[in-house]
Formats: sequence, structure tokens, C-alpha cells
Amino acid sequence: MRKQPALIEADGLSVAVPGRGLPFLRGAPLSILAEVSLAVRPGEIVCLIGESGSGKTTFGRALLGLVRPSSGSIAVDGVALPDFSARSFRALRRQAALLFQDPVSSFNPRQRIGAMMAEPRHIAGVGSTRLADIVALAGQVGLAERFLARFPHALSGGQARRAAVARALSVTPRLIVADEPTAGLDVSVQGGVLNLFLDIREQHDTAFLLITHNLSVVRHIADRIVILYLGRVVESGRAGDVLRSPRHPYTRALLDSEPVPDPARRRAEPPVIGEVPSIARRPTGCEFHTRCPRAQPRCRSEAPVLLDEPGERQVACHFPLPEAVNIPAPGRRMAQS
Ligand SMILES: Nc1ncnc2c1ncn2[C@@H]1O[C@H](COP(=O)(O)OP(=O)(O)OP(=O)(O)O)[C@@H](O)[C@H]1O
Repeated sequence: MRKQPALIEADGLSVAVPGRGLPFLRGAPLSILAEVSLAVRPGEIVCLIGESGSGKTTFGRALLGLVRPSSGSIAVDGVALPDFSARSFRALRRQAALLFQDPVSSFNPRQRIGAMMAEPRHIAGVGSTRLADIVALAGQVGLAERFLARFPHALSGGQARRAAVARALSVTPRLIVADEPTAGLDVSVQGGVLNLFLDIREQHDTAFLLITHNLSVVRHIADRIVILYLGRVVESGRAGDVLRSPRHPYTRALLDSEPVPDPARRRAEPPVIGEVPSIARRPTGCEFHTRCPRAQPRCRSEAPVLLDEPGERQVACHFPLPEAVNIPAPGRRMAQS
């Protein structure tokens, strides 16, 4: 992908909450995100992945000011927000939309779908709220006109997701942050939602930050991947490169956790052991060392730095995996049945 200035860029973004009631912290704040740097370029699809509790949702919310960052900076089109006040984020949120993990819970149960789609246009005072234009908006996401008169509970999971995307699109955002956009959907419906994202990107040059732990989503849609472990970036890079040849043992473990029918692609590395540690009791040194099959004494005492490698790759590991060969690159569009 050609190098472009970032639409949005977080630099060293951290989120901490008061650590009251956690004896191990002895009054120190609980660090949820630790100095996460991540950029999304116009029209780019970046997937943020990691196990449950790795801080993906917190990052997506912090980027849009729904969770207050404790330090770091956020820049839009290369211009840093002056601070993390509601006023600074208000300007950013005019250009961005968040798709919540559970769309129906973000809908007003007593508001009809058509009114819900039109609402952002009312609030922002931009765009038409005429019925014909709301019908056209629904058409963009593949929802027929008859759904506009319905209430949220009368929609299926896939229809609700499409309605949420239509609402997000109603003010043509430059960035959509989508939190687990395919969770709870049948595989065929998942494919429809992902293909819709690709179409939206093609038509409007919309960028996406997709938060997911579904690797099939990542394989089909990501331009770039960022991997979080305990709220820290451990690896990032172009999707094809990372999927073909993960360098961090944690990335390798995530990819190995996917069921693989082809014996030629089965695990070459020993598996990752044990449970993810609590963010309230972070391991010393490399925070992954307690589970890492490649850990050496140095990993227990010295935290690795996230280093730039050629080809837009970054890895934070003292003993990264060597480049792999002969693993097919990911496809693009997901088949729909
Ligand atoms: N306000 C808060 N106070 C205390 N801990 C919090 C708070 N918000 C988040 N956490 C903790 O921070 C960690 C990261 O949470 P987050 O929801 O961002 O992770 P995630 O990667 O999105 O997980 P999932 O995939 O399960 O949604 C979790 O351990 C969570 O319990």
C-alpha cells in the first residue's frame, strides 16, 4: 500500500483507571492501555486483535474520546488534538463513527429504524432526512424500505448490524471504528457485513479500525494488523506479512489457535501455555514471558522495545521468530451462501 499521511494517529496512548481495591497495586493506577501507537490512513482497514481483555475495546473508545486517555496524543490529518477535553473530541467525532459490539443495545427500543438512521443527520444538521433519502441510505447497506418502519427488536442480528452501519454512514464518516462487527452472526451473514465494509471503503474511501478476535475476519479484510497483549502492542504490520510470517510468539500462538484443516500448515512451534495474566499483576520484563515457549532468562527481566523492521513491520520481542515461507497469502472477499 502506498504511504499516505494518517487520517488518525494515536501516539503513546495510555489509559489508566484508579486501582482502588487492588492490593497488588498499592494505590497505583491500574494500567489498561500502555503507550499504544496506531495510525489509520484514509481508506485503510486496520484490524486490532488480541485475546479478550487485551484492551481492544478500550483503545477504540479512547481514540474517539469515549474513554479518557491518561497520556499520549491523538492527531487527525497530522494535527494533534490540543487536549482530551470533550470539546476537542467533538470535532473528531464529526468525522468518525463507532459501531458498538451489540448494535441492538445501542438502539432506542422505542424508535423506529428509519428515524434512528436519520437521527445523526438531524443532530449534525447535515444531509437530508426526507424519506426517499433514508430509503436510499438503507439501500446502501442492503436493507429494504419495509424495515424502516420496524422497531429494533423485530430485526435479525444481520439486519440490526446493517441498520447500525446505515446510521453510522448517514453523515459519511471518514473513519468507522467497529467493535466485533461480526460477533454472533452466522458465517454467511458475517461475509455480507464484511463485503459491505469493502464496498463502503470503495465508494467513500472510508477507513476502518476493526476490533476483533475473529481471525477469519482479519484474513478477509485487513490491510494492516496490530496485535495487543495486556494493553500493549507486541506486533504490527501489513496483513499479508503478519499472517504469512508472524514474528512475535504471541501472534504465532493466536494464529495457531485457529482450526487448520491442512496438515502442512499445522503448528511448527510449541504451544503457548497457561492463562493470560491479570493487568493488575503484570509480569516483569516481557509481559508475555510467563506463557512464551521461546522465553529465555533475559525475557524475565528486560522489557522488549517495539522496534521498527523493514516493510512497516514492528515487533517487541527479544527472540522473534524467523521469516516463514510457503504459507498461502490471505484472500480478499468472503464467500456468501
Ligand atoms: N473502567 C475499568 N475499570 C477497571 N478495569 C477495566 C475498566 N475498563 C476495562 N477494564 C479492564 O481492562 C481490560 C481490557 O478491557 P477491554 O474491554 O478493553 O478488552 P478487550 O480486548 O476489548 O476484551 P473483549 O474482547 O473481551 O471485549 C480488561 O481486563 C477489563 O476488565
